[in-house]
Amino acid sequence: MKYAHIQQEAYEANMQLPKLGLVLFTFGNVSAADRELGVFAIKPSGVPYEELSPEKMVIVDFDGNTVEGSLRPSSDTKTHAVLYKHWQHIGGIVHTHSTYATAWAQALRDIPIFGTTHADHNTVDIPCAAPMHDDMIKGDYEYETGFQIMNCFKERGLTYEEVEMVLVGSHAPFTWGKTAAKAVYNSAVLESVAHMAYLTESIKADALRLKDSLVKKHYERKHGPDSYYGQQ
Ligand SMILES: O=C(CO)[C@@H](O)[C@@H](O)COP(=O)(O)O
Repeated sequence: MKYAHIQQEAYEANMQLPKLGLVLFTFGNVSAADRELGVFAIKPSGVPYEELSPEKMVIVDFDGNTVEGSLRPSSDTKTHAVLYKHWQHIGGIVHTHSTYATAWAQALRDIPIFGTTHADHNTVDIPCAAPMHDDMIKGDYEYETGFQIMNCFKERGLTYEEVEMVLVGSHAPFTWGKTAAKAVYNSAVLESVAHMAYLTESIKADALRLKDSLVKKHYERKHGPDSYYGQQ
């Protein structure tokens, strides 16, 4: 019962992914953390969403070690663990293979700001982290993916509090937030913005980005004065 609160939070968040059309079969996973206990609850690997229950959520520490649970944690568990360990203010992480966000990740492209829908949520192009390649996979793929995401943000001067989403090149998106519910919200927003951007470019290949002045005006209308952080 010690972890029932984050198992319930993780379960409810995971069940939103199929409802929002963000996953197929057993793709994707959500975790919810208790930072005081230094653990998170995560979806078990390969279990269909319709067979999930709060009790099946596996409890893992921030080094990726299973603390409680008989099922194997998600294959992306170490990516979640790396991000919880190094990004102190996140309480929930989502990984999906949602169609349009994954297509931009496979194309190794950032998602440009073409309009105010994007600007409502991010004042920068949604970053695509470089794909993993052989000489990067020292430990294991999932562990290195977490560092790949953090290195991308460091190189671009982005903070994980401002931008709560990333594409991992040749793989798929990860999103996060203070809660698992916010991370799920960010995954749904990312997929919608990725779809709109794809359609925008298919209608007008040389579509122009929204001007920074308009991005600033629009973002601050929703997030308050001086909240704009701009393109790096
Ligand atoms: O990213 C991947 C596979 O590339 C995983 O998210 C997906 O297959 C779900 O795996 P898990 O069932 O969480 O182990």
